[in-house]
Amino acid sequence: MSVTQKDFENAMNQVKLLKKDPGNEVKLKLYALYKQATEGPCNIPKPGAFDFVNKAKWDAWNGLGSLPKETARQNYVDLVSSLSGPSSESSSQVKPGADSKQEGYENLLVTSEDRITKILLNRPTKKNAITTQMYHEIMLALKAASQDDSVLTVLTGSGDYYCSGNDLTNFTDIPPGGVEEKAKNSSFLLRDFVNCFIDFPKPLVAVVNGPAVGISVTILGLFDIVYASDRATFHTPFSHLGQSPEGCSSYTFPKIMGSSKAAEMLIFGKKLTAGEACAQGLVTQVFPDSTFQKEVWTRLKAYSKLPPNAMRISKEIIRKNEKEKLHAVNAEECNVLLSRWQSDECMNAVVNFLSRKAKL
Ligand SMILES: CCCCCC/C=C/C(=O)SCCNC(=O)CCNC(=O)[C@H](O)C(C)(C)COP(=O)(O)OP(=O)(O)OC[C@H]1O[C@@H](n2cnc3c(N)ncnc32)[C@H](O)[C@@H]1OP(=O)(O)O
Repeated sequence: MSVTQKDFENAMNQVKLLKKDPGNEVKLKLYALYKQATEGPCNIPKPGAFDFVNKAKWDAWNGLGSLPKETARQNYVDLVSSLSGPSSESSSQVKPGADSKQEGYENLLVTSEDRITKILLNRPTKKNAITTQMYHEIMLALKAASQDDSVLTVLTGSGDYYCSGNDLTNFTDIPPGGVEEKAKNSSFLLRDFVNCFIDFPKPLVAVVNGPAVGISVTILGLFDIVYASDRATFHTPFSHLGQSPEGCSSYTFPKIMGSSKAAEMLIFGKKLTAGEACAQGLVTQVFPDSTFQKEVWTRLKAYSKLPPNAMRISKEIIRKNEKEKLHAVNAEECNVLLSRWQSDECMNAVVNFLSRKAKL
């Protein structure tokens, strides 16, 4: 029996709800079948050899030759149904509660000790670059930390880096709706992610154990305290990547360090040392790397003994007047990025990184 348009649309929706990433090969197949089912045989020019992502997509679609639209639609539905288990659910849901805190983190290590919840970015071989899944995991961990019985929450990194920012391979994971749909999804995800930091109710501390890049730097303006090792650096190379500031940094950075210092970081991508970041107010205090962990954790354990309600209420009153503004700034930054991510400047920068032609 042939599938209906409704079956096809249901399958498209199901793809968005897949719990597990099906991998690039399957995603290319889905893309090709979707294009064939909706537009027929490949009808666009072959992309250049260095345009890896579009070239892979073109190859997949072109490889379907003159497969009839109906067959492509059927194959698409069959493929999606083979991927979806009965318990598929939206991976964008943030599930609160203590139980979820103990499970389901692939690239985070979340622990609670001495009334401090520590969220450790645990992908050291990739310099703790944040994958799409990690954005969801961090949101989940923050939600759980806001409800557990800890009084302080710490974000830190494992290995030599604090975090190298957004995982640039996130941009290669193109859904059937193409680059525009990818940009929209990313923009929603980024907005939700940053909102979790804006709204986080307990004192939030960044323990910056090494270099920090991109979004891991910009959201520091939303933390209450930032302790850094003297090995740390702070780098927001948005222009190099054809992108624009996020994490509310277009508002918090000029406020923290003045507009010209903020411009040097956010427009020209000037990398700051930990000492410079401290002098400019982005970092609270710098510690020698050799004693960093010991000094910072001793300090945090002492703070964690302070009355929790007083700390929470003090944070609330410090941040209250800014919240609405921060949400508006976040929404606007995400909106600007929506078009940046579809620009040639951004796509070329990502392809250059992935083809090992460019590093920061
Ligand atoms: C939902 C979407 C929201 C998007 C929000 C917008 C966010 C924007 C940003 O965060 S912009 C910043 C993006 N980050 C970068 O551009 C950094 C890219 N990485 C580098 O330039 C370098 O890797 C480095 C300077 C961080 C470290 O250099 P080096 O010490 O020489 O190490 P390697 O390059 O060999 O790195 C080891 C390993 O990690 C992989 N890797 C590192 N960073 C990233 C990254 N950001 N994305 C993907 N992969 C990364 C690197 O490729 C190596 O992998 P390999 O061993 O080759 O498999």
